[in-house]
Amino acid sequence: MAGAAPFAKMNGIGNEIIVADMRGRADRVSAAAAVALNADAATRFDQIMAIHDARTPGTNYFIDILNSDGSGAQACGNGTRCVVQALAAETGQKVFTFETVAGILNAQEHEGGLISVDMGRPRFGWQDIPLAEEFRDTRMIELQIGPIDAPVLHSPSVVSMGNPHAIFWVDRDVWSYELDRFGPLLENHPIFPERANITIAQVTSPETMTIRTWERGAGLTRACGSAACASVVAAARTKRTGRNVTLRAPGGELRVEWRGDDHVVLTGAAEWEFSGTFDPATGAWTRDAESAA
Ligand SMILES: N[C@H](CCC[C@H](N)C(=O)O)C(=O)O
Repeated sequence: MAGAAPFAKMNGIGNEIIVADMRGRADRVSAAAAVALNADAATRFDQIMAIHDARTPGTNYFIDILNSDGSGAQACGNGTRCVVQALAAETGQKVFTFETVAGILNAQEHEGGLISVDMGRPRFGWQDIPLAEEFRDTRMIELQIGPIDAPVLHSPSVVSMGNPHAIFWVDRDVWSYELDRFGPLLENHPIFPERANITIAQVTSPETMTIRTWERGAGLTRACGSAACASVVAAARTKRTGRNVTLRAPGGELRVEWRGDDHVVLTGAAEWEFSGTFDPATGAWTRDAESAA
C-alpha cells in the first residue's frame, strides 16, 4: 500500500466534491475507497477529483474522476473548479491545463474568485453520446416516461460533453417533477449503453434557465456543471435560448457560454469545507486537526 494521501472536501455550488492529492504516486483512488467515503455522512460526495502527475507535456496535471458509486466519469465541470481553487490556493497559479480521460481542458481563476473551465466542444452524433440505436437528429429523440398517452417527461435533447447527457424540457417548475423516481429509470434506460446524466430544464428567458440533474453514478445532486453546459448547448441548438445563459441549479448559479469557436465555457464558484488524509485503497480517513468543522 502506498500510504495516506491528502484530500479536501469542497463543493461547486453544492455539487459535493472530494479533491484528492495523488501527486507523486502511482496508485489510483479505488472504487472501494469511493464507496466507503460516500457511505460516511461527513465525506459524502458526488465526485472525487484525483489530481495525478501530468502524463502529457504541456499539461499541468492528470485528473482521474470517480462517481460516488465508484464508476469513472469523463468530465466534471464543478469538480474541475474545485481543483483549480485548491491548486491556486496552494501555488498562486491561476491558469491550468488539465488532462482527463476525455482530453485536455483549460481552466482559470478570475479576480474575485469565480472560476471558468473550458469544457471543450459538444458532440451530437448518436454514436458519440452514445445511444444504442441510430438517431439522425439528436436535438430531440424518442424517449418518454410515465403513462403512454400522457408522458411526464419526453423527447429529450441528447449531447455529449465528454460524458452523456439527456435534457428534458419542461414547462412547469422543475421541483414539481419526481426526478428521484424517474432519474434512475432514465439513467439506466437501454437507449443509453453507457448510462446517462438526466436533467430537467425549464427555460425562463433567452438568457436564463432552471435545471435539476440526476447524475449517472451519483444520483440527485445540487448542481452538475457538465449538465449545465449540455443544457445550454441543447437549448441554443433548438432555439430555446441564445448561447450565453445563466442557469439556476438547486445549489446556486452557473454561467455557460457556447463560444463562436464551439468551446463551452462554464463559470461559477467553488468552496473549501475541510481537509484531511485518506487511504486511497480503503477510504479510511482522518480530518486535519487545524481544519474547519
Ligand atoms: N458533477 C459533474 C458531472 C459528473 C458526471 C458524472 N455523473 C458522469 O458523467 O458519470 C459536473 O459538474 O460536471
